Amino acid sequence: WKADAQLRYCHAILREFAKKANTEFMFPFLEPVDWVALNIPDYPKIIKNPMDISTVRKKLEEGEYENASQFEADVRLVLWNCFKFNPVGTPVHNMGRRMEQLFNTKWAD
Ligand SMILES: Cc1ccc(Nc2c(-c3ccc(O)cc3)nc3c(C)cccn23)cc1
Repeated sequence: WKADAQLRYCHAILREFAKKANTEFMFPFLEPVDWVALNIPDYPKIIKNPMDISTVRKKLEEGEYENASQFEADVRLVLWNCFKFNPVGTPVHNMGRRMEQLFNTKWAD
């Protein structure tokens, strides 16, 4: 039951990420980074484990997470990839910081 309650909580966090009010800083993370469309060809050389919120949602819905920690690890991977590729001070880096604050606030509840 414990794991089940945790996983229901994960859905609540994904709903928060998907809220219209949060799109202004969530949009770079909602879908896989399309490094061709974004014209960042070195992305796959720098980021070895791409992750995004749509992939996290699919894994959650397909029961790939046995517990909330595995879910949390993938959300943090989205953030780490963002901070690794987008230097401090860039717009997308700052959006990642806002996503991180939102996640930490909700996750700590
Ligand atoms: C030339 C250049 C420089 C930076 C970016 N970053 C970036 C990223 C991104 C997200 C997560 C991530 O781990 C890495 C990159 N997503 C975007 C989007 C959606 C629009 C514009 C810029 N974006 C794009 C092009």
